Amino acid sequence: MSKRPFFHKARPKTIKPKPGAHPGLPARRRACDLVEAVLLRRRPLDEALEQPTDLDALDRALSRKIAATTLRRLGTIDRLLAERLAKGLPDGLPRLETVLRTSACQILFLDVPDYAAVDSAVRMVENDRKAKGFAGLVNAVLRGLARDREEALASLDPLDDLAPWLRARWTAAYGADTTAAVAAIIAAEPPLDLTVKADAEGWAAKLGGMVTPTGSVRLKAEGAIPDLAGYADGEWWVQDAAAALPARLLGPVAGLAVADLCAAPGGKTAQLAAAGAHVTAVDRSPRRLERLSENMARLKLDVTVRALDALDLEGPFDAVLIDAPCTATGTVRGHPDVMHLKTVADVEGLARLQARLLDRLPLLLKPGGRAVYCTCSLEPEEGEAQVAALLAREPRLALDPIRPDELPGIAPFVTAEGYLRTLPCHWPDADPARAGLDGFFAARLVRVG
Ligand SMILES: C[S@@+](CC[C@H](N)C(=O)[O-])C[C@H]1O[C@@H](n2cnc3c(N)ncnc32)[C@H](O)[C@@H]1O
Repeated sequence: MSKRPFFHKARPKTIKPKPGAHPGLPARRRACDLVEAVLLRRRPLDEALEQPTDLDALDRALSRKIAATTLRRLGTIDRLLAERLAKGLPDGLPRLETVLRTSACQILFLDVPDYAAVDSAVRMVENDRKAKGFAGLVNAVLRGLARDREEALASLDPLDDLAPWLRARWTAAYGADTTAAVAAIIAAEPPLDLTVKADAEGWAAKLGGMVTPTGSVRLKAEGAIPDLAGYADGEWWVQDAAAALPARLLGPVAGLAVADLCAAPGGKTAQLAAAGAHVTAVDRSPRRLERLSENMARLKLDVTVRALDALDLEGPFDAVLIDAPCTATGTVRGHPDVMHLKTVADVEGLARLQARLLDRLPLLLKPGGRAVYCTCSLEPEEGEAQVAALLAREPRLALDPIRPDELPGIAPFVTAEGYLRTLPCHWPDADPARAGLDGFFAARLVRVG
């Protein structure tokens, strides 16, 4: 469930302390817990969000918003804090640093009152046995930041927020200008994209959204997703507009036996089943497959579910979709924890697993059968280089180039080789609620021997 009632600051606000009233404190405490789960305990944000909490829906939404925005804008936040902390922070007080980061995030980027951010920060520090001696410092730093906010916001460079390893890799792969454009897009929270079973225009009108050039419905989501019209009736599912493309590249699949490897939570499984395929959805995570089964039940779609390592699956199938496990660096906009958790070693390790999955294709596909391989990564090792290496070592597979005109709106994403490559900065728009999409790579292969 996602709530997004808070948007970026529009104008400066004054600090008006409210004696005795601290209703937002539990939400801010949880925001600190979430940020520390990612940065200190190296757990994915989605997993940390699943931890039980007594907070009501609005406070859960606020804590998620603070945590995600802190992780998204951490480079900027740390730079601005460092400018105000001439002596740095003492070692061994991680909560002090987290309180400063999440509170600076609220002051700079969220539409919450400054006094609420400052007062709750001071309270959290005062309640921390080791850090309480720094309450005065926290108060002064945050009030100073609130006072100087306009100047601070005028000096922002979204490139500051990119983790250095990603900035270096993306500059090498895509150039400095594209990397800057990607950074600008991922500085803001993404819109909410839906894949609808039918009548995209009708659902966009009903939900107050727009239809993307590729046929997804795009909303500026402000409420709980399950409360939106059509959710309970299974008329649509949440899926980034880029993630909605790979399954469609398999072409008409009605009546075909299709293996969806690495299927959970089932966005692409749902597309294939809704298109009439007999889908075998494979994933090695029973927990994630439970979510897939719940999703298929809501969507009234019938699929075969197999909890299995995809490397152990036996064929043959008419078609195969490999949505391979990857570093997910194309999804940083919606999953800013990825920047802080993934490393170059993950790129290398996952590329090895992807190669092993691809090597299974000749055994899984019937002769003439088609496969789509895709990843939500911007790293060439998980995309273009992966497929080029496969084609060089596997004579039983050939590339079936993607054509710019085969699906509406995909022409800007089709490369000279016939791959699909979306970048977060595709679909620029002055309104962040309409701009961008996840970074995806897809290639279509055919068994020729
Ligand atoms: C990118 S997610 C899949 C998203 C999904 N295709 C969708 O569209 O909703 C990758 C999935 O791969 C699964 N996975 C990772 N390694 C696997 C393996 N060796 N065999 C099967 N599933 C695997 C993970 O459990 C995870 O659910």
